[in-house]
Amino acid sequence: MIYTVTLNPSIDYIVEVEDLTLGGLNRMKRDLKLPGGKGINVSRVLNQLGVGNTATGFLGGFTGRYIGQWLGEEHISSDFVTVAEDTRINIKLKAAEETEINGTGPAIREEEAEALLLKLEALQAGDILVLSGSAPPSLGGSFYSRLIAECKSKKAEFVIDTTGQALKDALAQEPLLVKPNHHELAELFGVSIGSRDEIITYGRRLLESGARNVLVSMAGEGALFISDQGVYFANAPKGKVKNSVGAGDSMIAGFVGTLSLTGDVLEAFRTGVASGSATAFSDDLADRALIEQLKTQIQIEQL
Ligand SMILES: Nc1ncnc2c1ncn2[C@@H]1O[C@H](COP(=O)(O)OP(=O)(O)OP(=O)(O)O)[C@@H](O)[C@H]1O
Ligand SMILES: O=P(O)(O)OC[C@@]1(O)O[C@H](CO)[C@@H](O)[C@@H]1O
Repeated sequence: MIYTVTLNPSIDYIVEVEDLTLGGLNRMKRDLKLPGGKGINVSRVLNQLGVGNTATGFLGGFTGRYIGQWLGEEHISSDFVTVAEDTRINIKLKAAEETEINGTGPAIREEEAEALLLKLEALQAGDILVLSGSAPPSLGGSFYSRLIAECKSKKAEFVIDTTGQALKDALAQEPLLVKPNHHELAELFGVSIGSRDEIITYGRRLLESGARNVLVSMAGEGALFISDQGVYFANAPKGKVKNSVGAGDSMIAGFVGTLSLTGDVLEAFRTGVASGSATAFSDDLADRALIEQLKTQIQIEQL
């Protein structure tokens, strides 16, 4: 079974304006409210791919109920801890450029945090736990480490998609997959990265630090896959970008879902790239038909 954990879900409020006037009244051309948070996005795309999974994390208030109801309507199994404060609303502003304003998230009480750890006691050997996104500050910096320790004690695998120290700390615990984009990779090592060779150099360092599979996404420039098996490049399919929010999460879903079904890392890589691009070319997240269609446009090259 795959479990996704979203410590800090959100309603993504996607707002489109024609021309943004800072300091003035702007009227929306279009708006859309979607359930968000990285793990929840992974769950929704896994579901599209027909891969059973359970979404967990913290949900609270009217915003949390909105997300829970949406997942229910999509028949996604969910098992969240209900928290006292409202789940955040993140603003995704689309004008000439895309601007994101993400909330801090609710304060999580000690007993709520403990309740999530208790839920992970259900993990079994062979399960995969996908840990995605930021943690609300009240949880403290080491909460992911506690979840990973619980996961390892049950001999389950984990994937981690977060940034900074929490990601660095997780590497020694041998994550099944990490997926920084090339900017996050540079930030992680405190360097600026210009070329593909440099991306490979730093991607390999993630392997040396413990990660078992590394995906480095480069938006419309495609992606690199680095493992003990070698280094591979996949092109990104061409299309009209509508909404790139969640493209990275979709890529993780495509990779992990396919790997769990087939055990074939290159097929997983192909589906990951197709899933990311299918989301970039959609208003909401990727759907299965578009993922399948885009898979045919992807060439994988060993470097
Ligand atoms: N403009 C684009 N054209 C085609 N494919 C894209 C585009 N942007 C993203 N993708 C697809 O999605 C994958 C992940 O995108 P990206 O590198 O932007 O990840 P990310 O920064 O983690 O995304 P996000 O934070 O927006 O969820 C890419 O490898 C690619 O397959
Ligand atoms: O603030 P975080 O947890 O880092 O990111 C949250 C978020 O930006 O990530 C998803 C896209 O990847 C969105 O659904 C959501 O709003």
